[in-house]
Amino acid sequence: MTARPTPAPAFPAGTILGYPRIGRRRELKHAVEAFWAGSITAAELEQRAAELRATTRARLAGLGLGRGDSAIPESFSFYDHVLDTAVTVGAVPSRFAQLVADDGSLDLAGYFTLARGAGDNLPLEMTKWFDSNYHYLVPEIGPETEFRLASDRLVREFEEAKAAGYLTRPAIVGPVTFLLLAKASDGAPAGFEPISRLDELLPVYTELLARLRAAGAEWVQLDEPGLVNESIPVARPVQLAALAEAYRVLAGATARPAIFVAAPYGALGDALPVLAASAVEAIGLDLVRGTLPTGLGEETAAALAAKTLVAGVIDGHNIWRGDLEAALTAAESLGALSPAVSVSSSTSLLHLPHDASEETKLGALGNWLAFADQKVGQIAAVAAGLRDGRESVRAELEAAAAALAERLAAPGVRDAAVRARTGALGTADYERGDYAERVAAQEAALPLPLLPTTTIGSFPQTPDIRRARARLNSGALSPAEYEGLMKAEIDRVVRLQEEIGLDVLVHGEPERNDMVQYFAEYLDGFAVTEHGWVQSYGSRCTRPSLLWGDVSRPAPITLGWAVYAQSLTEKPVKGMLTGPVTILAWSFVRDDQPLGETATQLALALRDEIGELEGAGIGIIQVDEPALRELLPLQRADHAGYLDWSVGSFRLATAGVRAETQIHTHLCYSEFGDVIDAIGRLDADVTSVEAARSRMEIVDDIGRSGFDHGIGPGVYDIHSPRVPGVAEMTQLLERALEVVPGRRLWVNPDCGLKTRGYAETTESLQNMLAATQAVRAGAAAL
Ligand SMILES: Nc1nc2c(c(=O)[nH]1)N[C@@H](CNc1ccc(C(=O)N[C@@H](CCC(=O)N[C@@H](CCC(=O)N[C@@H](CCC(=O)O)C(=O)O)C(=O)O)C(=O)O)cc1)CN2
Ligand code: MET
Ligand SMILES: [Zn+2]
Repeated sequence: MTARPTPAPAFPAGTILGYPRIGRRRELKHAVEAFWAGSITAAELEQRAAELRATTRARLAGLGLGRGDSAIPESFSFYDHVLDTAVTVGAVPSRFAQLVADDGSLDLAGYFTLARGAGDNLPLEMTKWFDSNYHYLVPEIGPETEFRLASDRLVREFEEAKAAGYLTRPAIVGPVTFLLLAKASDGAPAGFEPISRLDELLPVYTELLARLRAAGAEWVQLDEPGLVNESIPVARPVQLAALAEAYRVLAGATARPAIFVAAPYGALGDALPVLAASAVEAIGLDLVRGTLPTGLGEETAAALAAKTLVAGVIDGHNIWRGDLEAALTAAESLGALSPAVSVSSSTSLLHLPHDASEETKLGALGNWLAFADQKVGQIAAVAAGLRDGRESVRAELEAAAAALAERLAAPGVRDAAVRARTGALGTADYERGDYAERVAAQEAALPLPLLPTTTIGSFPQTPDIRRARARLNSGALSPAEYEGLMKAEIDRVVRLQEEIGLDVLVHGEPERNDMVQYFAEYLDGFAVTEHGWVQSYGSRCTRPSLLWGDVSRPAPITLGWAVYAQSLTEKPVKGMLTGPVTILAWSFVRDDQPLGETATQLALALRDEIGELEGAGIGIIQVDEPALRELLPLQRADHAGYLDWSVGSFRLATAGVRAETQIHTHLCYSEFGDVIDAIGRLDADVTSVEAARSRMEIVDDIGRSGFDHGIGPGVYDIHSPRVPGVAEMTQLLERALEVVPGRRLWVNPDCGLKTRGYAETTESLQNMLAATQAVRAGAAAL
């Protein structure tokens, strides 16, 4: 085995923690989905992925990262990097044991099965990755998990790069973060913590490091963002002890590359002295979300002075070109702690689209942006400035400053009419009036049965619908032809719902490419991209909108579709809008004013839309806020301030309607137990909430909280094609009725149906109706 090189090779002057892997034209998405559909083989998928990695390395070198100095990270993943880590260390849950070969490895099909499930074998749970919009798969670890080096993919990718003339830096989730993000496996005893398995996990990492060193790797990157996250439910002293032990062992190995521990998404706090005391060669600090460490003890200061400090000064979260000079200043400030300072992105660039220069329709806005490729250029500039002095990059600094000044002063960034309106708001604008009076008015206006049935809004987005939209965008369809096709789809969806017997109908949202982007396309203050795709999870991507200026609504957005759908039926059709918090959460948002101010502007635009829907005879209007929980700050101290503006913006959007107009909201993608009071404060007449996957646990929270408005806990999970049976939904409804009186209970699925197909949707909804009928009789008595 090749021993560790001494002294350690220099860390590259400029680097990134990771790069988007989906591909500039979503090549990976298309290849992976083709493999799932059986239209390409595993070998073809491997081939396409290798081509993508080769293109990425060449591009990064072209943008200024060194080919031969470990500056280019090896950060590819077919689906998710946390899943990759689990598969690398052999942590495959026992329900998937039949997929595992004798040597512990999984083939590609097996790997995807962990992510997507198979039959009754549920996939790994998915959850949000720190404060980004990326979702990772949660590893399951128990006393039974047998760790072993089960995949050499990282080694092979390093070798692949080397053969092409690149000395890259393999990147993998570090052992402490891997265990901190894992959950206890189903069979684990109560109180079991995955972190307790650290000692057995470390030899696998040691072996991997040795393999990488033997292959010629000079540096390896271990990501330890778990240490910056206050909300991880493992006692801090336990976390710190694990960190100390992990890097005592890994850095103590003789055959290994130099170790770079990166800590993106926040400040390391009391973990920094622990890392400093280890023998790792480089530490990466997020100086965008975190700050320059202060108050360090003498020992820590002395230890840090002997390491490379990697200044994460270019924001990996947002798309703004930003203040380059401030980034350089922040990087220089680390010079007080160590003579060896390098420059990097604050986080992986995974959260950004590839290349702003491909957006040709953005006008002046284009010059204010930095997507992943532009961020790499910025890092190269800051690294040069650090090495050769500020003057050497004067031109770049000034160009960035000029673009920033232009952005802040551009027409539309501050709109006097919008500001006059927000300035004139008073408390009455946020109040709907007495709930009991509303209930009475709505009962009179809307003849609904006990346990009304409804859906969350979208019906399947068929390939035909998407193709029609693509043809509209390319000019192959005229707007009138497109409108005709969407209306035909709405006809079908309304008829289907009537046949199934649902009580409150929806139009199905066929005209929406995405529940946020669709609104952004019609609002002033927003821009949308053509190619700005970002991975959300697995092969699923979004094009986050760019919220750059004051928001207003030049014309009605949803009104025509809603009125059309209502004209087709005697039953009420819900108007369907995305709420202010969710629009913010899933867009790239201006950073020159507090989010709360931007939310107020959005709320007013939505309020006008709601007013017009009501005026046109739409009696039920749903305002979706699936991201309400998601934007909750990591720090407890910040919760109240956030909930004030987020709840306030929802109320402002919805409080203008008459008592007889019924406001619905919908929440999903999170557990809402800890924001249940805030849900009450939304004061929506009816709230539908994801619940089936957690077997109605939310209902207990609702019972405890005193929540007393209408509630529709989802009775079936829409994330899989599985058709839920009548008996199982009947049981869930009975469970809900133990806590929620029948007159307040609504019946609906967990979320929208846009990712499903028609066959399973129809059958599932028929079963939902049958279950409702089975419990209605009993519920009447409650
Ligand atoms: N913005 C946003 N954020 C969110 C969510 C969300 O729904 N929206 N949900 C959460 C979970 N994340 C999700 C993210 C994406 C998708 C998803 O399904 N995305 C679609 C794309 C949706 C879209 O933008 N569709 C467009 C573009 C579709 C497309 O790819 N068209 C083809 C052409 C198709 C053809 O010719 O047949 C192309 O442009 O190449 C449209 O319908 O118009 C995908 O990856 O496939 C689902 C969940 C969290 N964050
Ligand atoms: C992610 S929440 C989705 C709500 C939207 N109305 C839909 O049904 O798709
Ligand atoms: Zn939802």
